[in-house]
Amino acid sequence: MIQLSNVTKVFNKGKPAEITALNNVSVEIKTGEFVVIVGANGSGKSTLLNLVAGSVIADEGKVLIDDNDVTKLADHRRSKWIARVFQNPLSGTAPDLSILDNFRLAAIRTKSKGLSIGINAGFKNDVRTKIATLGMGLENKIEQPMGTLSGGQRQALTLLMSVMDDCKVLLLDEPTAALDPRSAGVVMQTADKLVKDFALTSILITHNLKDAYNYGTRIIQMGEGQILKDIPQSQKLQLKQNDLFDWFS
Ligand SMILES: Nc1ncnc2c1ncn2[C@@H]1O[C@H](COP(=O)(O)OP(=O)(O)OP(=O)(O)O)[C@@H](O)[C@H]1O
Repeated sequence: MIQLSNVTKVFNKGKPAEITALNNVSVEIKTGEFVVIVGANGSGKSTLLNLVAGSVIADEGKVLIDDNDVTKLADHRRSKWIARVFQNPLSGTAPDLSILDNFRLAAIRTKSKGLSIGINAGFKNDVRTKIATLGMGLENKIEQPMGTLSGGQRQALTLLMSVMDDCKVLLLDEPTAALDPRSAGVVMQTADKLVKDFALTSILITHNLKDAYNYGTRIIQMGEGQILKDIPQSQKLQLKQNDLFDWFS
């Protein structure tokens, strides 16, 4: 569960460029919920995600993950719980390394115990099996450099790598913004599948209202650092896609 209680974040405090990115926001996201956040540019969506990830620290209020108070905890100290996928498909993987080596790196990064991880045949088979679940045929290309794959393929693998360990929370910051519509579709379906398979608590930020409509169990609209609308699953099912467009008109 993710809990934000009365969280405020002000950037450039006391300077002419002072901006209240989040203004006394409270929200509770239950374990296994998949929340989609929409909102105009500058409405505070990324700041909210950054507060959960720990790359931004709140000025006021509390942030809890599974009842652990992480309000002041640096991002690297909560990274074991949190997987994060960004807009740029190039940012999550090393292009010159093979797919397999990228998975080895991910395993080494997240498992504190073993540098031995990833050198045995079991690991290789495990990676192959996991990649096969994407249905993209990439399990036969695991010795190929990551840089030879398309943006959509890389983003799907980044997603898979990020949830391979014991993470509980998946943060998706416009993961399809840089992709063509077909690849974007594949990545969104992959994300949706992984969220369900691993029962992850997830937050997706998107400007794509079709994705906001089609994915997730709850939808939040932000505006000027506050939550304007918070639509639970039961009401989301009643929504029509045009209703979402009307929010922005
Ligand atoms: N590190 C920072 N330093 C100064 N101002 C910031 C910083 N991060 C965000 N802001 C400001 O805080 C406000 C909220 O930004 P945020 O990135 O959270 O919005 P957003 O809803 O994610 O926008 P977008 O849809 O454009 O990505 C904006 O006015 C932004 O310029």
